[in-house]
Amino acid sequence: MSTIPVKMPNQSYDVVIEDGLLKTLGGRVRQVWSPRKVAIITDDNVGPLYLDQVANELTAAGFTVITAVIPHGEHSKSLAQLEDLAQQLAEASFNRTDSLLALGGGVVGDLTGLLASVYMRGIDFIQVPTSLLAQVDSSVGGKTAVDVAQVKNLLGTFYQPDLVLIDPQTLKTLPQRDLVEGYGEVVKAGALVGGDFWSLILQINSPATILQEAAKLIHFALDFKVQVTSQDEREGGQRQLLNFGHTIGHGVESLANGDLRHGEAVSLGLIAISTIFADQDETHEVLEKLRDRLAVVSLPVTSSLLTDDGLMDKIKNDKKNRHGYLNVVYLTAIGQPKIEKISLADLAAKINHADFS
Ligand SMILES: NC(=O)c1ccc[n+]([C@@H]2O[C@H](COP(=O)([O-])OP(=O)(O)OC[C@H]3O[C@@H](n4cnc5c(N)ncnc54)[C@H](O)[C@@H]3O)[C@@H](O)[C@H]2O)c1
Ligand SMILES: O=C(O)C(=O)C[C@@H](O)[C@H](O)[C@H](O)COP(=O)(O)O
Ligand SMILES: [Zn+2]
Repeated sequence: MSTIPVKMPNQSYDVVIEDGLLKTLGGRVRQVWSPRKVAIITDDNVGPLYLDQVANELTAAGFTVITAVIPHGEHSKSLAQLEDLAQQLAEASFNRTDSLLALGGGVVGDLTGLLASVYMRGIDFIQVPTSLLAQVDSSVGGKTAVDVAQVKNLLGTFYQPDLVLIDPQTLKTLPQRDLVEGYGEVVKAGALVGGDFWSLILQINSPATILQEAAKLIHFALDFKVQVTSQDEREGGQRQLLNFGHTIGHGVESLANGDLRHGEAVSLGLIAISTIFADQDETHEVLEKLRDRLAVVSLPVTSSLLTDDGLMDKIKNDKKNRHGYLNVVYLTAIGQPKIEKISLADLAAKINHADFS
C-alpha cells in the first residue's frame, strides 16, 4: 500500500494505491467523509463488475447510496449526459452536503468531476479509477470536462477530488485495447521524466508486461503528475508539459469521432509533434525511441488522419489557442522537454511538410 499526499493551494487530498483496495473502500471513504448520501456514477462495462461491491462497502460504512450507470465511451462526455445525471441527483433530493463517487475510466471521472463542480455550485467527490489511463493520469490533478461541438474538453473546470482510491487489481478485467491505450499516456509521462521511469518503459514489450508492471508505472506516473499539478494547478506553466502529444492528438481524436481511444490519439500526437521537431540528430533519436516504445505494444504510430484536410480546423479549436499561437511540447532528449510557442500558420506548414508515413 502506498499513499501519495497531494497539496493543492486550496485543498489537500490523498492518492491511495493498493491491490485489493475495493474490499476496504468503505472505511477509506469514511476517513474523509461523514455519513451522507453518495451517488456512485459508473458506466455499463464497469458497473456489472464492481458496482455492487462498492455500493455494499459504502452502505456498510454508513452511507446512503444511489447509483447511476451511463453508456460507456467518449460520447458520454456530453452536456446531455451531464444534465441527465443532474436530473437524477435532483430527483434523489441531493443537496450540498451529499457527494459523488466516480467508479470507472477517464470518461466517468471527467464527467463526474464536472458534475460535482457545478451541481449546486459544488459538492464533494471521490475518484475510484478503474482503467489504466485513469489510474496513471485522469483521476489526479482536477481537470474535469465534457466535449461540445466535437471539441475535446471544451467545457470543464479545475476541481479537485477529496480522495483518489486506486486498486490496480481492477486492471485485470480491462480489455486489452483499453489497457494499451492507457499505456499511451504512460509513455508520454515517462518520456517527459526520463531516468528510472523511462528505464522501466524500456522493459515493457507487450500488454502482459504492462499489466505485470502496472503498479510501478502508476507510481512513477502519479508522482510526476502530482508534483506538476500541485505547483501549477491552472496550467500557467509547467502543467503544459502534460499536454505533450495532445495538440495534434486531440485533433485526430476529434476527427476519428469515437474510432480512436484517447491514448491511441495521444500516441499519434506524440509521434506527429516529435516528427515535426526532428530537425537534429538528438531530436531524430527521440522520435525513434518513442516510435519504438509505442509500436512495441501496437499503439498506432501512423494514420491517414495526420494528413487529413480537416486536422488544422480541429487544432484551431484547441482551448490553448491564444491569438493564433499555441504552446507545444517536444523533447530535445528523453527527460528533456521544451515548451515552444508556435503560430497556427507555422504549425500548419510543418504538418503539411512532414512525412508521417
Ligand atoms: N482529466 C484528466 O486529466 C484526463 C487525463 C487523461 C485523459 N482524460 C480523458 O479520459 C478519457 C479516457 O479515459 P479512459 O481511457 O479510461 O476511457 P474510458 O473511461 O472510456 O474507459 C475505457 C473503457 O474501459 C472500460 N473499463 C474501465 N475500467 C474497466 C475495468 N476495470 N474492467 C473492464 N472495463 C473497464 C470502460 O467501460 C470503457 O469502455 C478521455 O475522455 C480523455 O480525454 C482526462
Ligand atoms: O492533466 C493535464 O493537465 C493534462 O493535460 C493531462 C492530459 O493527459 C489530459 O488528456 C487532459 O484532459 C488534457 O487536457 P486539455 O486541457 O488539453 O483538454
Ligand atoms: Zn491525455
